[in-house]
Amino acid sequence: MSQELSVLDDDAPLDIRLTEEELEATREHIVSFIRDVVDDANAEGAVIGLSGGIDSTTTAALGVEALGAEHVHGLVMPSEVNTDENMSDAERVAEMLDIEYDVVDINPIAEAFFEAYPDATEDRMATGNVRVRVRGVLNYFVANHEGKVVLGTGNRSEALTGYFTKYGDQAVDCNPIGNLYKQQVRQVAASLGLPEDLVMKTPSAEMWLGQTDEEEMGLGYDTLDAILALHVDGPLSKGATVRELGVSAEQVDRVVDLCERSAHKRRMPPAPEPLF
Ligand SMILES: Nc1ncnc2c1ncn2[C@@H]1O[C@H](COP(=O)(O)OP(=O)(O)OC[C@H]2O[C@@H]([n+]3cccc(C(=O)O)c3)[C@H](O)[C@@H]2O)[C@@H](O)[C@H]1O
Ligand SMILES: Nc1ncnc2c1ncn2[C@@H]1O[C@H](COP(=O)(O)OP(=O)(O)OP(=O)(O)O)[C@@H](O)[C@H]1O
Ligand SMILES: [Mg+2]
Repeated sequence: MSQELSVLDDDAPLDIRLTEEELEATREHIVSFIRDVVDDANAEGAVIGLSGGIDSTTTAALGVEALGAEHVHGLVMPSEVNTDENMSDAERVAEMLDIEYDVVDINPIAEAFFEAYPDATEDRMATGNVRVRVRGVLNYFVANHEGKVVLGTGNRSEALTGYFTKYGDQAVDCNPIGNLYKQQVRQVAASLGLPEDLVMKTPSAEMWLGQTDEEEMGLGYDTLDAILALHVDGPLSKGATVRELGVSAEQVDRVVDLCERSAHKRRMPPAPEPLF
């Protein structure tokens, strides 16, 4: 599994890598998108959860460019399964961007859920999702109080594969980087001059200790993004994708399966057709 998520990997399929001109246009497009969302909502600015990961770091930096540092409020929300390194990176980002931020320990809140329903406390997915949803509640607590919107940090690779918690980190008002594949997020981050250690950090949802996206999904982001871009979003057949990328048919099937199984997360909750 590739941990070499190089931003400027010469082997990456050309379809995914943005040119310098495209990067500049993408940044401007996202900045103006954030401004429009905040203006349309008549909001005072934006709230964002800061994890020390590249998605929130990039989104926060673009938010500051769009709104000014004084209109962006960061929330760093550690729990027992977050590393100190990531949480101090999150604070470093807030300080680097010069935005207001609070550190809110979510352990007692999550514990209240676990005590209320002890049967599920050994289930790392269910408990991890509780922590993710608690963060969503806190984001909206602050957004309601300050007349702000919640900036989401979801990217296209996560959205298509359903790699997010339903009504957890998905519970946001907009996703500024939502149409960028993960590798493109890295490119945008690098082009913004964000610190290299953050740009190249191994992605993790931090739902349990030691979790990494790539291990859980069973695919590296370089492979995942290429299959998404060429096959799921793109015109290539499964066979052509296998030949073009040198991946296995099983890898393509795995990606398609992730996308299909998560369709329910990308839809409004369905209701039966009205009878009358
Ligand atoms: N076909 C269907 N139609 C309608 N609803 C359906 C459904 N199948 C499941 N569901 C519902 O969806 C629930 C499962 O979805 P969900 O609660 O999201 O849970 P689930 O998809 O099982 O887990 C979340 C996944 O997202 C990853 N994640 C989460 C948060 C952040 C990040 C990150 O990258 O930072 C990644 C996490 O590592 C894990 O792989 C089920 O309990 C059920 O309620
Ligand atoms: N401990 C945390 N404190 C505050 N916000 C968090 C925390 N953990 C996750 N989040 C929020 O949930 C979002 C989703 O997490 P995700 O891991 O997908 O993104 P990331 O950490 O920014 O980047 P990466 O995917 O590379 O780890 C984060 O971008 C952030 O907004
Ligand atoms: Mg993360």
